[in-house]
Amino acid sequence: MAQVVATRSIQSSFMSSRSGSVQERAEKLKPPSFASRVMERQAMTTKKLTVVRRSTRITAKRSVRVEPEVIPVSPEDLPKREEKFQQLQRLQQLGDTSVSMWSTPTVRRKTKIVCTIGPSTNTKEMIWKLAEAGMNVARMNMSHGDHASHQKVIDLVKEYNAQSKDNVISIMLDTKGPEVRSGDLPQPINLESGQEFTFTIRRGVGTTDSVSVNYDDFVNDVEAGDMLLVDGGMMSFLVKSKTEDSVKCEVVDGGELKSRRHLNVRGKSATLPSITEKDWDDIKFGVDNQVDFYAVSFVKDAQVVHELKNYLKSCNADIHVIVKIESADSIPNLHSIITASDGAMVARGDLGAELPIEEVPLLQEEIIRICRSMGKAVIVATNMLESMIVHPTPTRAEVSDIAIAVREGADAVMLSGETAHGKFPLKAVKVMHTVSLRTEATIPGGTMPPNLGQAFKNHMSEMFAYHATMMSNTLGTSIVVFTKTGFMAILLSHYRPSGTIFAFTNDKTIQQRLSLYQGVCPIYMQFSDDAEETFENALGLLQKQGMVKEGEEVALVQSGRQPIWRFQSTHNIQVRKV
Ligand SMILES: Nc1ncnc2c1ncn2[C@@H]1O[C@H](COP(=O)(O)OP(=O)(O)OP(=O)(O)O)[C@@H](O)[C@H]1O
Ligand SMILES: CC(=O)C(=O)O
Repeated sequence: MAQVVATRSIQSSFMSSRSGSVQERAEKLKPPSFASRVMERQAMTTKKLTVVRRSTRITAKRSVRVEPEVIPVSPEDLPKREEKFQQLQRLQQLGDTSVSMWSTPTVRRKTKIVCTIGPSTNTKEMIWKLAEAGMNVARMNMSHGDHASHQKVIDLVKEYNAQSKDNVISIMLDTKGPEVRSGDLPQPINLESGQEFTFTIRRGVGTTDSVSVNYDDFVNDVEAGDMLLVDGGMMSFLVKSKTEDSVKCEVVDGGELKSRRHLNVRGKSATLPSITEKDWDDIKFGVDNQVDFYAVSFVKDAQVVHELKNYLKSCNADIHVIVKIESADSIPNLHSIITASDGAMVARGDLGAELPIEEVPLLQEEIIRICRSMGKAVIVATNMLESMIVHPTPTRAEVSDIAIAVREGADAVMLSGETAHGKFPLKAVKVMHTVSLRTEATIPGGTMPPNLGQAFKNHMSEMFAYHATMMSNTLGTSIVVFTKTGFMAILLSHYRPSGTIFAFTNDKTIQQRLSLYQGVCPIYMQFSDDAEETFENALGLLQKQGMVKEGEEVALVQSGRQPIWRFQSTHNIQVRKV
């Protein structure tokens, strides 16, 4: 049976004049090895705490005995110090010397894995195997396949979710967007550096020296001196001259040109709307099938995000919008685009074609930083394990690339061709899983990214997410949260606590959506009218599934926008023993 092990009023501990200054008392809360960045935030935290409204109760309950002071390790916990010390030593052996003494090693992967489903993986057997290997989000690229083939994938993922006890996969529909592609060729053609080649807006051309382009304004958009890139730079062409319907080029980097290849003009975005007619049709298909996310290609400004959100509202569709940052035009508008959306994808393929390739890592870091500061989801995509499309093992550079994305704080890393048409889709997921897990074990627990929570600074939930994170990091526990909208689970995720966030929800749509978020383990459960009964059921379920052990402590958080079993102004954090 779940046991309440701690009850304390943090508010009175911090605010009572008898017990020293806020600074001194806050100092006592810090385990010795807390990273300096957390300490730097202290001033901020303190400020927030002094403005707590009198009506707001912040409680942490202890039934065994109520202590006048909050101290990191309570007397009855002393025998556990040896065990904690051994845990610390194990962590140090893993190379992590900076985590708090009270932290426990991370055993559950936090960074989520997005898999693109294609010919290699669109069967029941493969979707089940991908899910068991670690896929958290199934992505459908609407540039390929048709509604019938995507429908089959959606149905299979939903079938998997319906029968799975402890795992759930989100569905992401990635729009084709205003892609410019070359036309069909009877067979691939070999192009040599220095030779002439023509792109034309005339339909149906496919010879050894000329091919159609699917976009009529192509001739207007390019100028002599522009560089055309095929498949993100696999081949490149220098524009020499143009006529009314054709663009004459010199091949710079040659190779094999196949049918329907992606074309970019270096430094320029096509003057096409971000959401094309085909995209609206695909978006409607997503509404009909209740997908969880749209990944919107080639977003250039916030207006298009508002337009899509208004459309979704008019359909009463609760689908989140992830903007793909891949267009040169999007860069000056990054803040407003991300503000309007629910998250962003660093779509490095097109980004590295429209902009100089050396900008990609810098933009990746910047986009992750912006998303993190606004509390939005962020996905790093493209070429992550590219060599595994044909080889069973990754390059060392690819492994480092995953580790960098994990360290930078991405919610998710994405596989494209590796799982869509690669030879080793399951191995690719396993590599991503292992590399993410290993990297996460070296990320210090207890540090807080600067600026985090700016988007929520006026909401009490932010302070509770912050303190629940501090508390669970200090004690080395997981967090248990109950949510109807997903809001509190997402907020906790953005503070990146060391332990897993077990997010219980009574809504299957929310459960599916939460699969994308870093550190969140979403669990569907019917809520009863009685809070205590629901808490016990939740902890019982975690124990039954082997997610927590008997005797383990968890931090249980009751906060967020929509109160469940509490008054609007009452927020709680409890520490409970399973
Ligand atoms: N649903 C699908 N049906 C058939 N082939 C697919 C499907 N999805 C992906 N593929 C294949 O997998 C490859 C890699 O997928 P990816 O999603 O990266 O597409 P892409 O066209 O290469 O790039 P982008 O993401 O810019 O659209 C595609 O080029 C295509 O050959
Ligand atoms: C994912 C994607 O669309 C890109 O990298 O361009």
